[in-house]
Amino acid sequence: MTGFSFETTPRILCEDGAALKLAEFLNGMGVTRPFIVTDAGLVGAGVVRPILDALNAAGVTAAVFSDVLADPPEASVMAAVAAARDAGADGVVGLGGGSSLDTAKLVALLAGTDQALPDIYGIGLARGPRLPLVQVPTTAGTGSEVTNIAIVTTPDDQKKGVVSPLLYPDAAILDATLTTGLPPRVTAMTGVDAMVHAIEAYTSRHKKNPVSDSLAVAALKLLHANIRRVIADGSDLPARRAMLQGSLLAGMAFANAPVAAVHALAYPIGGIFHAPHGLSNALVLGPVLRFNLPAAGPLYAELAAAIGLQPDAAAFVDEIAALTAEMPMEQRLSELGVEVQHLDRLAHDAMQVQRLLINNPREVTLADARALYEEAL
Ligand SMILES: NC(=O)c1ccc[n+]([C@@H]2O[C@H](COP(=O)([O-])OP(=O)(O)OC[C@H]3O[C@@H](n4cnc5c(N)ncnc54)[C@H](O)[C@@H]3O)[C@@H](O)[C@H]2O)c1
Ligand SMILES: [Fe+2]
Repeated sequence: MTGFSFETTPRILCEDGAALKLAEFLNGMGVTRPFIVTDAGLVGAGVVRPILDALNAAGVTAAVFSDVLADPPEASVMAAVAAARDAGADGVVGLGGGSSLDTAKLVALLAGTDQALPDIYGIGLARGPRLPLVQVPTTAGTGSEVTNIAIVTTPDDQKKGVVSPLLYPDAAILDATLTTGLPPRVTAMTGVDAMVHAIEAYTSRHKKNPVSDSLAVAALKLLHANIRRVIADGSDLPARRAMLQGSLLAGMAFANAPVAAVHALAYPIGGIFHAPHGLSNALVLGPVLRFNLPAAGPLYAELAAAIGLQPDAAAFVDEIAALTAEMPMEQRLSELGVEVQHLDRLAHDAMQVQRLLINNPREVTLADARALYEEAL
């Protein structure tokens, strides 16, 4: 690396109760007809109502789209875009996990243009303009509030990414009080996803840089020190705060130093077997870390030291595998219905995700990918 660039969301407010200040943000951005993108789970959990009440009290009337689907399918994203157009939205708020935030990004991008979603998969193809966009994450998490990516499930069960600088939101509001009701299973899956963002950013082959490295290390420290605490007691607000900040820092890191083989192998599991994103990552994490050891040893040793272990690569891999094994979620691909006969398709689909595989510290061949899935079976 001889030089680097770094981009992130320009404005971040991290404070308990901050979501109730949404109206101030929207007013400051000149948004008068906000369109809130969320899902039914968030409405049911009572996360949305207080925010709408605070907006109403401030004289802001928002349209709400609460039909976001997990790992958003194209049709669900386009339904949200149509609803935003119908509502005459002049700004978009994503409120929820990565599925809601990613849908909100694409609504803000597509509501005002005639570009079709399938035409903008890949890097740098979106034209814009996009509507003003504020993101309020409720999982910790994808870090989508500070990334330039939105992930969609295509009709043929692939997970494809829209990558564009236009997708960096204008502002992110982090309010840990929104996350205390997140169930243990979702807490575990999303927390492991955030840890993977930090690890893969730190070992990213081409674009890792001093800023992304600092963020990845700080993220991993926070996430590793607090993930067991939030599983043990979801109402532990300091630990929830630390997880949300860890997820933010990991997102900032991997937006600039992209993720690699764990994510490339996870996407087909999510696409074909509809496993949640964090779980898909967790199931292949141990095998991929062990596979990467010969190439990433010194970096894993640095990460071991960062989380308080001896600076030893194998110790790092063992600790991450042990931590994942403690999480309240499935531990083997076979528990999702994956069988030996599916491994060729999974490996084939993973090889399509070259956008990410090129960042892996060790080259992954088709045979390697199949062997990694087999190890995770
Ligand atoms: N854009 C990016 O940078 C990026 C990065 C990683 C993953 N992703 C994508 O993000 C999506 C996954 O997002 P996710 O893992 O955050 O899950 P999610 O958004 O799919 O949410 C999972 C479930 O948790 C519930 N939930 C969320 N917050 C809650 C809360 N505070 N209280 C109670 N329930 C709550 C939701 O209702 C939902 O049922 C995938 O599509 C993945 O590909 C995007
Ligand atoms: Fe991820």
